[in-house]
Amino acid sequence: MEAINNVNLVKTQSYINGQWYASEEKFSVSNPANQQVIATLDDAGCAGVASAIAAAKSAFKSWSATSANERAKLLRRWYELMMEHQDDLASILTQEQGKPLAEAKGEIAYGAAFLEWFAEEAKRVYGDTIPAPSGDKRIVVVKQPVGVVAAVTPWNFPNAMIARKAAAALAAGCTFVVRPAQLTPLSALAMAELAEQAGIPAGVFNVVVGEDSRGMGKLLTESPDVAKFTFTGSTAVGKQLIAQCASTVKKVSMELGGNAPFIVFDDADLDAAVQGAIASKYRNAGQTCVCANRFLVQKGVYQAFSEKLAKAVAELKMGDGLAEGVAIGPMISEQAKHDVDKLVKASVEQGASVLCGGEADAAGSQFYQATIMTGVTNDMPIAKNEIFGPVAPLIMFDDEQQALAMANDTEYGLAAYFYTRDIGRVWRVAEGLEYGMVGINEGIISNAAAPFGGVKQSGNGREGSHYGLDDYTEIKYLCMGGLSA
Ligand SMILES: NC(=O)C1=CN([C@@H]2O[C@H](COP(=O)(O)OP(=O)(O)OC[C@H]3O[C@@H](n4cnc5c(N)ncnc54)[C@H](OP(=O)(O)O)[C@@H]3O)[C@@H](O)[C@H]2O)C=CC1
Ligand SMILES: O=C(O)[C@H](O)CS(=O)(=O)O
Repeated sequence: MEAINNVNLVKTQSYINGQWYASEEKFSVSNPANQQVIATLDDAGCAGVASAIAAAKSAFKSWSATSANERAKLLRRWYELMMEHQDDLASILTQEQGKPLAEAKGEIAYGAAFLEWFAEEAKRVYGDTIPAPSGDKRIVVVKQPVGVVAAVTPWNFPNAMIARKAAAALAAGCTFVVRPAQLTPLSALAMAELAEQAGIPAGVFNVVVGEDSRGMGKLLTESPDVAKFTFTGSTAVGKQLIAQCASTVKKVSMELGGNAPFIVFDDADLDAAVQGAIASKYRNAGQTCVCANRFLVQKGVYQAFSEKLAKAVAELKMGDGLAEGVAIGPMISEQAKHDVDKLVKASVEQGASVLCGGEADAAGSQFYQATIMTGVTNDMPIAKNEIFGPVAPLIMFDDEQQALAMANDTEYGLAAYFYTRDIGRVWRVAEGLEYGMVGINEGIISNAAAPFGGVKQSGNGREGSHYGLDDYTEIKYLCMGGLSA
């Protein structure tokens, strides 16, 4: 690995019960920018998962009994260490995932912000008292940690997707086992090293790495010792994991796929809309679940918006994320690049045009050009599927009603965006969109203070914000009787 100051952050073994876990089985991780192997890791497999669950179960008793103040202090220290090591963590992230270094630094700060946020929220897990139906009783509600939490996380945010889940779980008093995606395990293990340095006790935060996603996932979802399962990834895999969790009736939260509409009305500030579109569409090479997936543009500004967007896209430099000035890195795999190209070509066959891009890029075998398509309709493959790539399909609409109908015509319901300066329309459209999150004249909506999550087949549960703790606590009702004198 290049460009790392503190090599102690590069770990190649799972972190289980406060120990680095050796195994004979190996797997390797490559840099998506050039396919060079950057690390060979021990594959902990299902045996590692079983050990981690046992460790988390045994640590739960003491961790759940620590004071909120103590948990807050440790989370805060973990946050500080992440920020102290932001540059190295970002460099590891870029080399295993591909996103430009500036974006990777942003992800580390974003992930760390959840540790800071939940360090504070740990102290606010309030209960309730409820007036009882008779004078000799009192009703008290307390919140308790659910128990052992298991997580499976994706490759697109190798740090933040773990931080967002673990911070809430640990703050609530739960212990945690995560299996990160096999393509990006190094960021997860670097977080484990810093958790240990922060003083998080053995067994509270465990990271198990390996290639057997199906087998390891089965154990995490079916173990009776796991009380809650949390997943970020595709809707197809999410559905399968929910079904597996049914056997032990686990609490589940799911952050799944999206098909975000980005609506530009005739009265929008077009320069602001283009700026929002660039941020929303092209960061992480289009590989985020909240990336704008379809641009619905009103007839009167369609031409002007497409010209301005094309001008802005032409300035995006593509290349290795470690190189200066790069705005778009590689796709996560060659397969991902082919999948995006297939959607583009299939839509061209159905009548769409390519305004710019539309091909694999010469920068390397996993690069796809920043692309804009015009003449797209809402029923074309590029509009119906989650693209997860740097392609902006532009669809023309006539009026507000049609835009809303098109925007909601999908099984997904994660994020939506729209640009307008009409206050009445702001409320009508915001309320009419069937989505968990709506950006209004804004292309970047994620932060630790906000409830992140979707409706319909984009999942359930909310991460971040004060709502983010709810998924990790159980409500217990205490009925106190016999109080009459
Ligand atoms: N909501 C989001 O942020 C994300 C959405 N996606 C969507 O999914 C598409 C495909 O990406 P992909 O990486 O294949 O997404 P997946 O849903 O397959 O992968 C996400 C995570 O689930 C794991 N996983 C996969 N299959 C299983 C299984 N049967 N049991 C347990 N864990 C499993 C993966 O592990 P491993 O990688 O080691 O196999 C990874 O850790 C993308 O193009 C995008 O549309 C993808 C990632 C994130
Ligand atoms: O899942 C998330 O938190 C977001 O996709 C992060 S971002 O893309 O909005 O930065």
